[in-house]
Amino acid sequence: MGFLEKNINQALYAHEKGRKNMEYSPKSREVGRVLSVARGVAQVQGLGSVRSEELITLGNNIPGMALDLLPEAIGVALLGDNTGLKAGDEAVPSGTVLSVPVGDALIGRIVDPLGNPLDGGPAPETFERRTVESEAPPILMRAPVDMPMASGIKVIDALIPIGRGQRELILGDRQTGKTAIALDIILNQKKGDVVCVYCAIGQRSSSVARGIDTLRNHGAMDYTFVVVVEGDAPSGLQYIAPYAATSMAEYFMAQEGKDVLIVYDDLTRHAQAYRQLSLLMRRPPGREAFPGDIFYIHSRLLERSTRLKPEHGGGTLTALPIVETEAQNISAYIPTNLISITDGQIYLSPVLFQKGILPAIDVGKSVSRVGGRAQPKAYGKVSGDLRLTYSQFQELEAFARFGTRLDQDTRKRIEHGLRVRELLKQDRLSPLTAAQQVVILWAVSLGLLNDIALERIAEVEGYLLTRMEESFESMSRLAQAEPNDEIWAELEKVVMQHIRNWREANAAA
Ligand SMILES: Nc1ncnc2c1ncn2[C@@H]1O[C@H](COP(=O)(O)OP(=O)(O)OP(=O)(O)O)[C@@H](O)[C@H]1O
Repeated sequence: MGFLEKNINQALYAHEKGRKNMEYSPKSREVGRVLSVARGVAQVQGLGSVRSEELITLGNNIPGMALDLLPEAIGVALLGDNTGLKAGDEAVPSGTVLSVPVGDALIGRIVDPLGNPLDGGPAPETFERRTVESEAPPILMRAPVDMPMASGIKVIDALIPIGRGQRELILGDRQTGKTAIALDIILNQKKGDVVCVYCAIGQRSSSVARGIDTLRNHGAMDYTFVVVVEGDAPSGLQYIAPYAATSMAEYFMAQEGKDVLIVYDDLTRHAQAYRQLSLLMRRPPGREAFPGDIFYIHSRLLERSTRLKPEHGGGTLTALPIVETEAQNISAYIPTNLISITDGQIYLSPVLFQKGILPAIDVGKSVSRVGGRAQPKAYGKVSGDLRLTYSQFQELEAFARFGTRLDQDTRKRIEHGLRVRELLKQDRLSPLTAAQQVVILWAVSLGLLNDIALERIAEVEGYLLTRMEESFESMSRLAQAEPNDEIWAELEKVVMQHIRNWREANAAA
């Protein structure tokens, strides 16, 4: 036998042996056909065993999610560009539900709801995936909210405090500063240990770019990542965006004692995307043409934010959903739904905005239902009366506008209220620590600023803060444990002295 012949025989023998070892088992694969395609939705026939929210690949690798399971056809929300997809194309179910990549590598990145990078960088190096939809933690795993999520904004921290694990709605007409507040709260976490997620849904690209610039320029991308889906993206992608961002956030919350803050900007656009999907799938429209389950889609999203008990890791997920109102109508369908789901709301008034009272927070219509317990003790002394005084002042001010003759006491209260309002004004990107806020608010609540001209209040505030930082060593103690009477007495003495000094210096000038 020649050398070549021997080799061929050996190869044939090996092939025959391998073939015998191989087991062939027939497997069936279900393949459906696209019936019709319309603006981000496809109807698919022939997929009898698909489950709700199963990932389906259509035509030329376009991902979709099964939303409507009807006997005659399946309604699929498309998660990619549907150009080229046509009736008759194949639809292949994946057997799994939609999931997104999660991991530490997300921090600092800008991604779409499927985790694809949008910042020009490589795909984030993640080693884990989490399903987009997941069960909210059960009640027995949840602990009460009692740690503050400092916003750095005086009017919020003093009068509408937010706690870690809370859901606080930010609502108001367009261009009233909703996004500005959310971004300021993210920026205020700079020195802390909170991971922040900004989820922009259906916003204009220019405003998203501005928001990202703000985060970048102030060093917030070191602890933040952004999930973006633009207004012209398929409705399905807009619909899954907040759930996907929450899954990415939950990865961090699951770590021992980690605090996470998520902003959904905004859920009005999210509801509109879902309405579009539902109408295209011919679901019966209800109030304002929204489908019947519109409340459920937002409640199951926001229920995922919580504070976990220490035995379950002790992590927290604080949610700041944003919703836009039209013509100050907070009793419209989506705003009322969200007000009833969340633990409070921050209402921004266009009237205050036009008057230049910024942030334009209407204290009377804003509330924090659980944050009070999380508020640092030092605020107790100052913010208790402040809300009442301020609300009374607003009523008196409305009366005074009719030209009513006012008695001495009423006039005094109005003057005091005007100074409180002046002091609650705050520029963007200028957060204050809890101790700084307490000093300022305490000075105004004692009436120490009542004889200072309104237009000079901001100047006195700046002066007082600079001097206090230099001279008052209890400043840092103020924000921590409950300050004792001795500290308050010392504070009063020092504050009064500084205000006297300011007056003397200005009288001399
Ligand atoms: N405290 C503030 N001080 C000064 N300017 C502010 C303040 N808050 C908001 N603004 C300005 O008001 C404008 C509107 O703010 P922003 O975009 O946050 O409003 P919005 O309600 O989120 O708007 P949209 O309806 O477009 O989402 C911006 O130009 C912002 O810089």
